[in-house]
Amino acid sequence: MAPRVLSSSNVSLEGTEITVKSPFPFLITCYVEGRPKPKITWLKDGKNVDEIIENNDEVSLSDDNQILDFKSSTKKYEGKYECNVENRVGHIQPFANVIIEGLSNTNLVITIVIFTIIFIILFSFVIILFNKNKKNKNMRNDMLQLELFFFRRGNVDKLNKECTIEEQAELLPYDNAFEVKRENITLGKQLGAGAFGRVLLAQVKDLNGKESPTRAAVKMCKFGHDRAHLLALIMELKIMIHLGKHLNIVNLLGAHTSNIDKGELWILVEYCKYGNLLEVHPES
Ligand SMILES: Nc1ncnc2c1ncn2[C@@H]1O[C@H](COP(=O)(O)OP(=O)(O)OP(=O)(O)O)[C@@H](O)[C@H]1O
Repeated sequence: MAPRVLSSSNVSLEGTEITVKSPFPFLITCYVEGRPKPKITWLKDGKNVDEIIENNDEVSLSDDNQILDFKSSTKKYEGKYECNVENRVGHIQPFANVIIEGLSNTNLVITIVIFTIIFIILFSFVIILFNKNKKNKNMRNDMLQLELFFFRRGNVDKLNKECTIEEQAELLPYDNAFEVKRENITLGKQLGAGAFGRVLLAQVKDLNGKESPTRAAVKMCKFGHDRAHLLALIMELKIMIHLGKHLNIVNLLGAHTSNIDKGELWILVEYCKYGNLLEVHPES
């Protein structure tokens, strides 16, 4: 059977026109049938297409040379492409004229202007966001520094006699005599947890000059706590320091505050082996 070009091709015996917008990819297809199976070779403007394909990643042949594949389109690919199809019985030469259209100058200018405007808007937006974040962060840092400054020194001049100590506990100073080094504290199991804190059993070395370790309950903020929780714990510590020791209360033994700027504050109190009083005497 003589070779015949199938209608799914975009070449034809009378010739077709293929218009492509640069730089988009395109295909020239020459699907054929015939027996024996026809052999296909391509010509561009009368010259073997192998000259274009050689050392060129942009152009390739596939599907038994039925497809001529261009990964991008530039003016140099414009021209007449003939698909030379032959077997023992016959020979045909369908073809296509490829026209590559570039972006017009006006279109190009409009595209550049639009992209520039979008870029300027996005860039300004990013700068505004960045400055706002930086300002907030600086403000937060300044606040934290101020709070830490007053954590140690307090601000007793500002104490108001009309208010209770609980209402202005943040103005009380921290007493460094309560400071316990981190390496002297060995944490154990969790004893319980409150609304924002948790309490762990611990062994504390060198507490008040004692040689044997002291059992203590260590109160600290829960994981993922925020500044308000830390401030509440600071208030609790300052009130305990202010109250001093008493036989009928769970006394403060010490505190680990050297990492407070990283949000770590541990309050060491006497360990109560029967736990929460409310659970022992619910009626109280
Ligand atoms: N000194 C302690 N000895 C033994 N267990 C303790 C001690 N302190 C606290 N616990 C245990 O840890 C739990 C939580 O203690 P925490 O002081 O945080 O509780 P809370 O005061 O009830 O809570 P909140 O912080 O919400 O006021 C208690 O219910 C108790 O079981």
